[in-house]
Amino acid sequence: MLLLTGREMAEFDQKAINEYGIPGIVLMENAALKTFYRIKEILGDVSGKKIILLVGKGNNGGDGLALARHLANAGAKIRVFLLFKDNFKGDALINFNILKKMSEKIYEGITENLNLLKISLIDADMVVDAIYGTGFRGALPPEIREVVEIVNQADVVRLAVDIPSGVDAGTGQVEGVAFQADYTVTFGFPKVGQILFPGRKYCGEIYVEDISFPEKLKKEFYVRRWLIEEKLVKKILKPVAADTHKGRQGFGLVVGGSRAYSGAPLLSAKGCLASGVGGVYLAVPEELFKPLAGKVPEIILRGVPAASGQLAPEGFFMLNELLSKVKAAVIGPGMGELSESKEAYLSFLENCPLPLVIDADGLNNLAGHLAVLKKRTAPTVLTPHLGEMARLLGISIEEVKGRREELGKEFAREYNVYLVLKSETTLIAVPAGEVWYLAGGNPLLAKAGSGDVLSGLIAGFLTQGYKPGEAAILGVYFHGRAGELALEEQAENGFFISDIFSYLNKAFRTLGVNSGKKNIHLER
Ligand SMILES: NC(=O)C1=CN([C@@H]2O[C@H](COP(=O)(O)OP(=O)(O)OC[C@H]3O[C@@H](n4cnc5c(N)ncnc54)[C@H](O)[C@@H]3O)[C@@H](O)[C@H]2O)[C@@H](O)CC1
Ligand SMILES: [K+]
Repeated sequence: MLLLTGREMAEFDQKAINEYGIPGIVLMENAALKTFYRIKEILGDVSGKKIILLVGKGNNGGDGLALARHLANAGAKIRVFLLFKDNFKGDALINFNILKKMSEKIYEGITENLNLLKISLIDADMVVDAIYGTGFRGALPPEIREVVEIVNQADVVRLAVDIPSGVDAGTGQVEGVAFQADYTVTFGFPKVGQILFPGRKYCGEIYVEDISFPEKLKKEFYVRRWLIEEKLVKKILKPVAADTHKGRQGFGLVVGGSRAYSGAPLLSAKGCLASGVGGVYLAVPEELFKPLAGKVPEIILRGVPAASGQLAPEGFFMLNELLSKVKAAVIGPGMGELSESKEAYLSFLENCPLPLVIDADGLNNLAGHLAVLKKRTAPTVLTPHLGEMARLLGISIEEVKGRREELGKEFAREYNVYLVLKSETTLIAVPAGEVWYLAGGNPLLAKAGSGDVLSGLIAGFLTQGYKPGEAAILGVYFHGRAGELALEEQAENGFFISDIFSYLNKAFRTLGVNSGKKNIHLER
């Protein structure tokens, strides 16, 4: 599904209105009705329920006024607080004039009604935030901020119309205070600011509702940014053939490890196996051979020459032998800061003719030598977290965080790579300029080893012949999905990343990607 900023949403609205002739008031009515149905689901019967509506002067306020009408018609006891004294305009004005004739419980102005609001909150069933929507930027004006703070402290169910007031729909930024919603009902598309933190945590449960935007317009719209969702993954994923064999599934390769880090390459190799490959080679400095041998019997372990507990230059040359046996590789997990072998490493990257995932120390060793990426002939996937990305670009983490999409797109295009920029909301940027986000935010996965599993998964999908963008999407999705499934059964604290594999298996199972093998039933 497309993922839009506030500005893009406004452009989309205008296209629906001006080019397709859908009157704005129709969209507003649909938005109000869809919100009304959600509220009925949340509260059950709304008749007799005390619902406070906070209404702003723009179209978000207009949605709130139309919603108030539906709630009143259904028997709810509404109280509508108009947070502005300016006159409404356009569609919001039409809804205001209707509501004025229907209800006396409309209170104009904040300061004079603040006490009434406080008293109303004592036994209210719900507060609806229709103050600001996608048109909001910056910080809440002080008088609105006060209202929002009061409401946030009240013991009441809070629902935001379109987006919580105070959250920037384009960036998720909150300057100081925002409405803390339990539920957000948003229209047409999810918004970038709803999946990026801190905005994400102000939204509560998010419901994306169709308000009759034309499908054709959705397809034509110029934005190339999507949310990774199950539907997309199902489209990409090819079922495993019932007559497949290990050679057809393919063999992957993981290169990494050092005296200091022996677990990381192992987790990456397990990730690769978990993706469904026929088998995986794991190449580590030879002194790790003994400690790792037999830890995971399915992994084909190879020790290569080492120097100071890291891969030696000859080690990198020896990898070429393995390359003929595999279809894709991941390089970097636990590899350490290569000192003597940096040149050999960079030359390996340049000349490796296979799809390659560069992860962890593989990225740290690449900083300052990015031009190597441009010389590669096969696809390259990079999987930095925000810190690694900052190191690659030589800028601060804060800057990467704030400009992640712009920087990610530029980087992918400039270096012709598929960039998986990991954070609580992971972003994928591809050379053609398209962008995907995973609405994650699962602390269970925020642990050492988690990224190693992800890079292994992506390399595993590359091994099976998926295109690099597809492999990145599949890896990121299944990694996140496994985390969600784990969270249904596990506490965030005390969870071991090694336990993610059973949940990965569940994630595949629930998506129905098994071959669907049929049995032969013999006469008994
Ligand atoms: N026709 C449309 O465009 C539709 C709009 N809809 C609703 O309309 C909303 C967008 O409406 P608007 O564009 O009127 O804007 P909003 O209702 O989000 O905001 C109202 C006004 O607040 C002002 N504002 C922004 N930041 C501010 C700040 N920091 N301090 C003080 N004032 C600030 C803006 O200039 C804007 O005029 C959507 O979120 C959605 O709820 C829906 O009704 C569907 C159709
Ligand atoms: K709102």
